Amino acid sequence: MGNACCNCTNLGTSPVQRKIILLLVGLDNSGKSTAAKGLTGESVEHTIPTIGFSSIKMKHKGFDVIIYDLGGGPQIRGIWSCYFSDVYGVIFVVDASDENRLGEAKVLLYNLLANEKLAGKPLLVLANKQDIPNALDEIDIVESLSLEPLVNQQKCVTLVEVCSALSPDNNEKVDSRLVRGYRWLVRQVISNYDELNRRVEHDMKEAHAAVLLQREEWKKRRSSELENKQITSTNSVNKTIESLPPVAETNGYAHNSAKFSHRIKNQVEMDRHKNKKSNKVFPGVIKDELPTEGKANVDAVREGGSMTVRALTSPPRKTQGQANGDRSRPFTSKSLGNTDVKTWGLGEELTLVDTRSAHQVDSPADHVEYLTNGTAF
Ligand SMILES: Nc1nc2c(ncn2[C@@H]2O[C@H](COP(=O)(O)OP(=O)(O)OP(=O)(O)O)[C@@H](O)[C@H]2O)c(=O)[nH]1
Ligand SMILES: [Mg+2]
Repeated sequence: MGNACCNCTNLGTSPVQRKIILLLVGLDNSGKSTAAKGLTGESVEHTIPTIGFSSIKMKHKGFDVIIYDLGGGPQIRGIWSCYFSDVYGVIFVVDASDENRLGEAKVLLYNLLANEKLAGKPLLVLANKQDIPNALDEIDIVESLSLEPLVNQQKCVTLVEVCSALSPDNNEKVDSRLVRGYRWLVRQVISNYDELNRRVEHDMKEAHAAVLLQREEWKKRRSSELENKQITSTNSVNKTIESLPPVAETNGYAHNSAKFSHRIKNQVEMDRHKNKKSNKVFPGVIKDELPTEGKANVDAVREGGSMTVRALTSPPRKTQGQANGDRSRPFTSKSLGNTDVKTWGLGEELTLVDTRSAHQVDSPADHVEYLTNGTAF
């Protein structure tokens, strides 16, 4: 995601739009998605909790403004930091009617601004739900969040704006205080655009390099794990051979050890398949990852066939009596033709199950090209 320079032109015709990305965060149920919808002019009547991430796009003068609306639930907050490098400013939404959760909101905001990728970036705090009786005003919110020392310490230029994202006064389509706050934030970014843009580009490059490094390390670890597995399985075949009756009892194969061990290996292989009931299970590898979605190339599945891909939360555990079974808990699963695959666990072991027992997929690792950077949605 590069950011274009304002003086460049696109094929000499229209000027390239500059981009401003804003982070919209806060506790779950604070009204982030309602505020985002209000800003775009969408109906704010029905919102559901955001599971993961959604983005909205708007225009402001010569800029494309993209708002990353992130789910505020405790299990989703873990992914927030993946987006910090990209953003030019932050909108933090507080439910001003819910005093019980202000302490939690304060800790959250403190941790956000302490992050080096966000410190120093402009901040808009929306004290939302002002339509609810006894909602705290901006002075109370500043105090409850201990905002002043925090933003001074992190050098964030800040505005606190009260608003009601759901039911604005005067039957306006969107609360004008919300729009005022948003415009203030965009103006702040624009007034310091060059510096913020340099910082974003630098941080994004760094984040990208870190992902590549992580991926390389993971691939190395994975291939050495696979090598070890190979050695273990060869050893187990050799042990089976060693434990067989003396050569004299094996009719006809006594003097042909190569043929003999071939027969034993086949036997081991046949037993393995017998134990697998109807499905054949092949351990596979996630070979690559993409930020949000990827494609699985499953050419090996024959026409009319189907394949289920499962990403596992943990490496397969084998217990006694389940010699060939994969006993891991699936993270998620999806049936595939040659289709897109979404939201797989990064770095997780993958098992491909050919649901038609009659057909075999030779090596699943060869057939899965991309999988996603997993986010536990
Ligand atoms: N009374 C009132 N309710 C609001 C206001 N803004 C949002 N709500 C309601 O609060 C609830 C949560 O709103 P959302 O916008 O989904 O909250 P969110 O912060 O996006 O929540 P997550 O996506 O779970 O993080 C919904 O029922 C909204 O209708 C407001 O200004 N006043
Ligand atoms: Mg939401």
